[in-house]
Amino acid sequence: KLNKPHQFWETQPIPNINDMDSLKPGPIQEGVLEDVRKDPYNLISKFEWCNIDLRNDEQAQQVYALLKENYVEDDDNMFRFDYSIDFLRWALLPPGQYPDWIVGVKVNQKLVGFITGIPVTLNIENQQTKIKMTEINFLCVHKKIRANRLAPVLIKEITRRVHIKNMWQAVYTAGIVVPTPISQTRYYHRSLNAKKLIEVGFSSLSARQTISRQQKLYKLPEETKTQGLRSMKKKDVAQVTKLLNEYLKKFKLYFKYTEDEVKHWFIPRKDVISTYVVEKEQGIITDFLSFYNLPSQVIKNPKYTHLKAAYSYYNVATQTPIVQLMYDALILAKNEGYDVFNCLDIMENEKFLKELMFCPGDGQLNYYLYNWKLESNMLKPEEIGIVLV
Ligand SMILES: CN(C)Cc1n[nH]c2ccc(-c3ccc(F)cc3OCCn3ccnc3)cc12
Repeated sequence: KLNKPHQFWETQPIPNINDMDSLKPGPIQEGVLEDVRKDPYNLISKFEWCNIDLRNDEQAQQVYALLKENYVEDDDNMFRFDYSIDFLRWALLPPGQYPDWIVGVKVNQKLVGFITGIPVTLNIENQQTKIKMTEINFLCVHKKIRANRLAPVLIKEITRRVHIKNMWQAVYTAGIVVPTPISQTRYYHRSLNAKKLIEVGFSSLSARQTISRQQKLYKLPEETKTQGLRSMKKKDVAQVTKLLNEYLKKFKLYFKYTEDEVKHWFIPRKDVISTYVVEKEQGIITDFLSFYNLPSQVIKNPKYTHLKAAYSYYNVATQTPIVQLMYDALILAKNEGYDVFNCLDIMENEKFLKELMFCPGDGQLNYYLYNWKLESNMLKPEEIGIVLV
């Protein structure tokens, strides 16, 4: 029966529990280019494939509307991600992007399904192997046509379009558990606007707590502390690229960045990505912090329609203590108008979570690799060096 749990995932080159000791590290299936289907997978009648051009306002608006109404919600269905068009262009139009990796399914010109891939170079476990692969994201099926088994077809189709480019691995994340996570990370929240978080139901007060007590507890200074902290500019790209690529070698899973990619991912974009560098004497950059803007729609609340959330992106602290750097990140996010600052317990984040008063969230984010057996079955969150938006 198709709907047996994981009926689809058991057909995919992903280790299941009893493969853990038998599979050798590396690709699970060797890719053979001439065996790749040249034509798209069949769709149920009236459904059509289309490549979405996010530079086109109408098409971008259709993607925005589909995600706004039908994408990821929190476990209590109180909030739903509300990715902006500018954010989607940042996330999905990086250097080297392939137009047929932004995949839509339409019924009578209406977008009802979506899935995306972007090209990445991933370092896995040992520094030698750098693998050109895809980062899969934004899998979304309209609420009204779920259980049509459209998601497995979207996954198979984007897999085919990646295989055609002679790439055989993928990295992706999800809040749900399907076979088989390589790491299970947790997310944490730091209150910036205590009153609003309580009013939207994101935070709750215990018997002894009051709103004004909470506001005092989470209050931040206006000014940042780190000498030389300033917004990143184009002239910083070369130094930030060196700093980031060097720093990421600490982890077992991380991307290799070209200067072009650093320019794309870190040059500040209003309401999308904020990056601040620490410039010392003679213009030397010693640290940087970055966070991205991802509001969540408050599904029903009389007073607010959105929760303004900043998400920790990449932070490299080589001279500045990481607690101080991230304290400044909180101050900067508060000054930019955010209600909450979110981060995962990956990289070195657990070094500042407690001291900066982050609270654990109610769910987890699982990391996955497609067609790759790790040397170690699972990676600890602090061994993960990649952030997926
Ligand atoms: C990563 N990217 C693939 C989007 C994505 N998919 N599934 C998810 C599940 C959790 C998180 C997540 C990651 C970091 C974090 F600090 C809070 C998070 O979710 C809070 C719960 N929530 C969901 C919607 N609104 C609030 C992201 C995602």
